[in-house]
Amino acid sequence: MAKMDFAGVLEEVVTREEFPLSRAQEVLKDEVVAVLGYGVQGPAQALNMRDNGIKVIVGVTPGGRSWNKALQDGWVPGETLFSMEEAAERGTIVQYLVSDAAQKLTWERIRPCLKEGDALYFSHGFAVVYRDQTGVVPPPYVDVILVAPKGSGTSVRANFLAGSGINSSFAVEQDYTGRARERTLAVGIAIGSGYLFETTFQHEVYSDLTGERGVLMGALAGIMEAQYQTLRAHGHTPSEAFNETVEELTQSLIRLVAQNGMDWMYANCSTTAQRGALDWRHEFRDATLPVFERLYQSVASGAETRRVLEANSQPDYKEKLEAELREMRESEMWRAGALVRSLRPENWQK
Ligand SMILES: NC(=O)c1ccc[n+]([C@@H]2O[C@H](COP(=O)([O-])OP(=O)(O)OC[C@H]3O[C@@H](n4cnc5c(N)ncnc54)[C@H](O)[C@@H]3O)[C@@H](O)[C@H]2O)c1
Ligand SMILES: CC(C)(O)[C@@H](O)C(=O)O
Ligand SMILES: [Mg+2]
Ligand SMILES: [Mg+2]
Repeated sequence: MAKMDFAGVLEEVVTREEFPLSRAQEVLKDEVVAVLGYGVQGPAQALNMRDNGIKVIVGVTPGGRSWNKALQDGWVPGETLFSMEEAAERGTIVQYLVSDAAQKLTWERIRPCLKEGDALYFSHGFAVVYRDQTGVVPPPYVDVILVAPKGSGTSVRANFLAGSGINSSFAVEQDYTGRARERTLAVGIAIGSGYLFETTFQHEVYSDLTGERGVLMGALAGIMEAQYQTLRAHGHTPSEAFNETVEELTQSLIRLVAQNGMDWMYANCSTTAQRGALDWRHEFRDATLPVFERLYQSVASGAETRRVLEANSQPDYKEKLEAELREMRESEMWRAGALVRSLRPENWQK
């Protein structure tokens, strides 16, 4: 592992240079990777590994939506596509990529399929860390490993196809075979990670639940809504409010942040903007700091997990989530956004 200095903190990271795909293929040459679940992460990881020459099979409920999606992606029933139990029996590395709530619901069916020396793989620390709530207690005779891509599965696949990658964290919770670490790194590279950084199951789940409820999704949507509402309340048009809140961010400024950091984005805006943003940044940080602290406590106490398990274990959880997304989509702000997107030169009159 390469030791790197992240702004004064030394961290070990694994790059593709020191753990090339050829090494991953060698480590995995006698393994069958069974991907259970074919929602968002399942297809991305399964297809990337298949394209990288790894033996992969998929396990989902026969005849269901995920089964049909897997068929469309070229998985063949009886050869590379099975029920979850049969795939788990056949696999030597079992990737548990059903939803976190479904990991609780299906665990008693999957546990007996694990054989001595198998690796049980997660892309989230959720099931294992909150085992008191999920009941997912892996048997002592398997490796328990994690690779968690820090991005949507949609990007894991898209970046792979574009020759890029999404960074992932990795962790070993239980090393039965003595090979847990190399298996983890091999799968991490095989699914197309950019670089891999080490974590623990607990740090992964605490940071991930905080990040997605915070800046990445929850805070992002919330702060955008607040600014949009403020502008609208003061008589600005939907076009102006949306452009000034979302479109400029996604089409211009966040791209500059991605390229070269926050100060670079600031430096490429007017000195007027810089002066104001440098002042107001502190106020926004201080206003939200207590909210982030409360969020972290809610994650650490298991309250967020309880909420997820209760809501997403109901038979109609998908319809309920979709209803809330529809409400968001049909709000004035995001309806205005749809029109603004359609007016982008590349979308215009398509
Ligand atoms: N979505 C992402 O991009 C992403 C990113 C990083 C990590 N993860 C983690 O990866 C894992 C999979 O997440 P996902 O978002 O791909 O899941 P998902 O919600 O897309 O569901 C995946 C699969 O679970 C199946 N499933 C749902 N309920 C089931 C049940 N009761 N019985 C059997 N199968 C059931 C679905 O049919 C689907 O095939 C989770 O641990 C998640 O936290 C996801
Ligand atoms: C893509 C995310 C938000 O990073 C992931 O954590 C998830 O749960 O989907
Ligand atoms: Mg997550
Ligand atoms: Mg995440």
